[in-house]
Amino acid sequence: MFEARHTMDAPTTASADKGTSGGNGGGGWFTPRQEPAPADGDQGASDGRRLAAMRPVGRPTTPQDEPAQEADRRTPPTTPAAQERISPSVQAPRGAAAHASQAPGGAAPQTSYQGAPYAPGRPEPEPAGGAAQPVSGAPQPAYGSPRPAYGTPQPESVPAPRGPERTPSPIPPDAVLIRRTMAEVGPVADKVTSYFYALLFVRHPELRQLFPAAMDTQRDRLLRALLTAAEHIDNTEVLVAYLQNLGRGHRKYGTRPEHYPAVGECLIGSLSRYASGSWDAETEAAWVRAYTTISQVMIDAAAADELLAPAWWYAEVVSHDLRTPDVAVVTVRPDQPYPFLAGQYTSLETPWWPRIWRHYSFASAPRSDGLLSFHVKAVPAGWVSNALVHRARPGDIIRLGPPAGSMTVDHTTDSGLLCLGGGTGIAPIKALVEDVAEHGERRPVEVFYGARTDHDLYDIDTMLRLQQSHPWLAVRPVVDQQAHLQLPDVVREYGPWNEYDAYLSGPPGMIRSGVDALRDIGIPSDRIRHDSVEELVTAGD
Ligand SMILES: NC(=O)C1=CN([C@@H]2O[C@H](COP(=O)(O)OP(=O)(O)OC[C@H]3O[C@@H](n4cnc5c(N)ncnc54)[C@H](O)[C@@H]3O)[C@@H](O)[C@H]2O)C=CC1
Repeated sequence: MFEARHTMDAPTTASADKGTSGGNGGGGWFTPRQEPAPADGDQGASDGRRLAAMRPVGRPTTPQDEPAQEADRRTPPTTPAAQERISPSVQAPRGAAAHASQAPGGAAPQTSYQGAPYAPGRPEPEPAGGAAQPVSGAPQPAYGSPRPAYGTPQPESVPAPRGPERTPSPIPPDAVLIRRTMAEVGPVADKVTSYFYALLFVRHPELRQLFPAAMDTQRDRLLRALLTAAEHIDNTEVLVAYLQNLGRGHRKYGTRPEHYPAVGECLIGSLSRYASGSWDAETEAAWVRAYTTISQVMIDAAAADELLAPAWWYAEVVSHDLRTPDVAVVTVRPDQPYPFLAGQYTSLETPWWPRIWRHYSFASAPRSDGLLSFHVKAVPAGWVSNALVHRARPGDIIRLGPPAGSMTVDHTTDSGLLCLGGGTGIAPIKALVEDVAEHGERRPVEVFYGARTDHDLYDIDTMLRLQQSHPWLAVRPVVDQQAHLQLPDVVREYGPWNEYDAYLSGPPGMIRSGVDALRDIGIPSDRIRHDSVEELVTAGD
């Protein structure tokens, strides 16, 4: 159960050198707070023009682009300088110009499918993003590389130094400017978030329906995702994979390319307001470039995915097994084949909380009958988890997003697997064990299964049965005895682990301390896998 992962929908799976920092230090992106909507005409009001040019590259303007144009009309550039800033990006080449869409958590027009008849042959979802967006097979733009855009003085326009004593000051790379903004807004992250969504919904009320009715724990997912991406703008490898996942994951919300300019406009509006101490034309240009790149990768990934997979799957609950008063094993049958890999997770929406999606790891390797299982623990104030544990019954219909995550087994090696599963984090570990078994490999697999009490080892019988069937598997339950003995500590007492790849799944604290412990005992970071801690941080629901 992966309830807690939160933020963008596309939690990344990380090797240990990524994703354990738990955020950017800004503190509070996940902390909901209600702020009054901003007064219109505020500083942010000029942002429409800044992002005016943010339109899907290579895509002709269509009536669907109207909302963005509307914003532009409402806030025309007031100065020649502003005019000038806009024009370059209008004509900028692919990758340099603007915008793409993001689409927030909107949800597909699903009103209420609760109680709807199970319909295996349901119509395909309306194509997201419009067919006009070509699928890009082209290389991704070079992140962080200088490119012409809006507001940024081009190298040729930088005045030459006049005397020998003057050295030309280098144009700061975008990443530096972006991180400077992030550092400034970090302490007021809540305000940035509130202002961003207020701007978005005031200026683009048509986008409100893409988000859940209650925007508390979920409301900053979009912004958080964008800021995370921007912060890593100079880390192409991580960023592209992350954004492609994010773009694919946003199809289920009903995100369309034409939504991206609106989001970009409000992003800049909010950042410029709360980073006013360091905000200048160069900074704005850096953000525009970053957002342009981010959104284009997302749009391209969504368009490519549209050719391959539905935006979401319906799935019928076929069994519901309450293992403890608050943990259930929920098994569902998707309405069409659902390809995934053991160790991955999906996003899940219940009919009781429309447009609220939570992440859950698959608790089994792919099965021949196509069924999928999840281990769900009802957490306090957890809407989705409580609904799944206490309300869901066979016959209920849920929706699933696409599979994600790379905490999967590398079948090209015969390294052992060292697995730490804490609480419901045992679910994907069980899937990994089944995967190894199905591949007929006899590589050693050592599972440490942690729980607070004996009673919380709700899946120990299954794990011990697997151990009986597979001589290469060892399962060690670890009950932490009021925190005297925590799961990661126990692993140190075994080993050596130098021939093992490590997999961690469980609460964020366990993953953090587990990664530390494993590094301490000499396992290199690139052999330690876990889902993004950032995604796990908020045990929302
Ligand atoms: N792919 C993944 O990483 C998955 C993660 N999860 C997450 O796992 C969590 C499970 O929650 P519960 O069952 O309530 O777990 P829990 O809070 O009962 O803890 C489970 C185990 O982790 C250990 N642990 C917890 N915090 C620790 C810390 N700071 N340092 C060291 N060890 C620690 C406990 O001692 C216990 O052995 C949820 O947050 C869920 O989102 C669930 C499924 C998959």
